[in-house]
Amino acid sequence: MERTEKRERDSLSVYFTGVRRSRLSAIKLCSYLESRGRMEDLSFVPDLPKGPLDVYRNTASFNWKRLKLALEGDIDSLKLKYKIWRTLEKDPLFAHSPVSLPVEEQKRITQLQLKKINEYKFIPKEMFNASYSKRTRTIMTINEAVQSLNPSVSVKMAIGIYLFSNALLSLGTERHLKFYEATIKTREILASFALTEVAHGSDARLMRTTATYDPSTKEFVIHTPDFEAAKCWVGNLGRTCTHTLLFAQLITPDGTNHGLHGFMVPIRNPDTLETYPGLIVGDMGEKIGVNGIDNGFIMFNQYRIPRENLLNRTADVTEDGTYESSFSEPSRILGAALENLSAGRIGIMQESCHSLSSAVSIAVRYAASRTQFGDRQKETPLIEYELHQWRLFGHVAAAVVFRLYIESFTKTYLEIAEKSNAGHRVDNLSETVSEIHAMVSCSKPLLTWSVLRAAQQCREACGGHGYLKCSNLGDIRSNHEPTVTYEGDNNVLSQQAGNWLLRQYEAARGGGVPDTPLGTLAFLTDGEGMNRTFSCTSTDQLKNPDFILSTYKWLLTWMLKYTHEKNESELAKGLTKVQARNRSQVYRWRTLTKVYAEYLTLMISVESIQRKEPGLRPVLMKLYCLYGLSVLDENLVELYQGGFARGGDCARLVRDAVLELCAELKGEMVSVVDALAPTDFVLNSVLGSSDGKVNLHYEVLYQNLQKSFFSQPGVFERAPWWREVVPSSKL
Ligand SMILES: Cc1cc2nc3c(=O)[nH]c(=O)nc-3n(C[C@H](O)[C@H](O)[C@H](O)COP(=O)(O)OP(=O)(O)OC[C@H]3O[C@@H](n4cnc5c(N)ncnc54)[C@H](O)[C@@H]3O)c2cc1C
Repeated sequence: MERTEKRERDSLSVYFTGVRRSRLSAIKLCSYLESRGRMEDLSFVPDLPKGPLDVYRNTASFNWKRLKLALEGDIDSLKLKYKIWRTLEKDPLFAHSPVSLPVEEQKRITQLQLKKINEYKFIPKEMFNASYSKRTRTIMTINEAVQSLNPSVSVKMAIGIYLFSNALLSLGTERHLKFYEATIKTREILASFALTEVAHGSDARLMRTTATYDPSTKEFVIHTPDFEAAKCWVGNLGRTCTHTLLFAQLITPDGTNHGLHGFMVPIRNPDTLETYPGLIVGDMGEKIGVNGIDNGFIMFNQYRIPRENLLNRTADVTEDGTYESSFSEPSRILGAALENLSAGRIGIMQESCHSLSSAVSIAVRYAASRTQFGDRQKETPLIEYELHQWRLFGHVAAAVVFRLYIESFTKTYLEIAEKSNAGHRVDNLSETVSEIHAMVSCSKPLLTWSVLRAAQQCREACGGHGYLKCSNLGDIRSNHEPTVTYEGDNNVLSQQAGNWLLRQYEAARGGGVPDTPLGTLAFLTDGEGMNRTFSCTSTDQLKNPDFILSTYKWLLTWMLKYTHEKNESELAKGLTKVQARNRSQVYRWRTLTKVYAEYLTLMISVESIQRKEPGLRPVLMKLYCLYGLSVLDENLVELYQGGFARGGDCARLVRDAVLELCAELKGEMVSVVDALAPTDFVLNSVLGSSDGKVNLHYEVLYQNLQKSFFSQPGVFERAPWWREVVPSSKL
């Protein structure tokens, strides 16, 4: 054994003889270690084609495949994604259409694609018996892989299969297990999730669909009093779902309303897709994006379902109509709540990271191959312009930092959910649930809004060609857009996170200890917060995680104080809690929750970077600092307003550091996006393919773009309606 290791060391030193300890040696070292079985074999990730992007690929200091693995966090997930992408690329059903298909056709194809994905059985059989966290992680990986290709299919799958089956496990009991099997294993059930009503979305308490228990038939009678109470926006309901998870006010025979409860409600005959009598179901029509999803509305007319269809883990109604609440097992109940509230939103954040990765990959590859201005013989690539770097690189840095954050956070979340679902003791479970809820409620807004802004910037950075459908930037942006609204409108969710933050601030301010088992606000009691002012004199002092994190602790503490003071002053005027909160939103509460989300992202991603292999840490740290300083730049007003900074130094040094980092990262960026990007088939962009042939300077100038122009249906034809528009006298 010792001898083998010595041989390895010797061969390594031979390897290094005569080779400069340079960028290239680091990259070759990775290939060498891979070939000796010392590192994971990444040959399943195809090499990139040679082309114009090589100019910038050759300047990278790291191996892009290693970075790809580091961002994925685990080789099995990466392998699964490539398996899915390779399989679907070979299947003509998943071929991309060069033109937007009619809405109904998009729905048909999306449903057929889902059926085909079910048949491919990407979830290995043994996974059904694996631990909750392993199983859920696999499901999330499949969802991410499919989302990069067709977001409508992944939304359909996420709502129709995963959200529903998770809800059956966490809200239902043994009697619902057969439905769980039929959803996740045999895929006979395709579900939907019906909460939103025409007149009430964010405020779920006032929803008016009722489920009244009738002891004479042992059934619940579901009823929609009027159109305002029709359930709407329900994904999969318009055309396809067989069941819905309905939230309705549960009313017992004595007339008592026990509030919103979940019910499993059959909607269509699975063999004919005909809706059952007693239901008015319709499709909502064309939307701005995700048109493969059949969002629908529904009205119930005294529609009866068996008593057993109540998801009864937390509360039940006996056969004779007595309401019973089973709060004897609070840890299970809270665990269920944790999962239901958070898992879907974590899924949205994972999907958002993938949309961002695709958008920045297209824009950076384009920037590296598109030239404008300069000498006729040697025009300048866009990526060389400082303005272009500043517009794009912060978003690339965000894509990397978000991936690291969400990957780590998902792991923590799944571990806690697994323990609590299995009935194991979780210390401070209720406090942990509240902290996770606050983290998710402000992170989902930060990520989804950031990705929306980035997608727009990437589109603009590709100029006119970015506006072509075949750039894929328009579809990425439009399909991502509703994430800021669904599963909790971003502004409303942020308010919930703010409630928790202010409660912890009040505890710390009164000399107590905040409830922060995950440690996200631990600094409130260790005195790190407010006792600092800006004193740096060089950008090097800023390009450092310690500076960024400690500044964020200051900023967060000050935002808590600033928001709390405003809220208290409104209460002192005699306003109710709700009124005071509403008067403290703008510039305070909302900024506070954004700053908290940025802090979480930075705090958790830096820990993740420290665990990555040494060869990747320098570039990851630069990306981290670029993200951290870019978001600090957005908070300069508060840093000055609160007295952390005075004079011009802070603003000047933050911005100088951002620009320096952009310049330092220029040679790395193409390889960073190679690590972020899915395969060319999945990326589906004429501007962003890995061969860089949007702009080959010589014989194949704009080859991919030309192919796209020339292959549009009817591209060279006279308009079929030409007769209608030419002067009739000439005909
Ligand atoms: C593509 C898509 C898919 C969807 N899928 C589903 C689904 O499958 N199932 C389902 O049940 N629902 C679904 N929804 C509905 C979605 O969950 C709701 O749209 C969302 O919860 C917001 O509710 P709302 O539309 O009624 O907006 P409202 O609650 O009316 O909010 C409108 C605006 O007012 C603001 N606002 C509201 N209250 C406050 C306040 N107190 N203070 C300040 N501002 C406030 C909000 O921020 C928002 O900007 C979907 C929506 C979309 C767009």
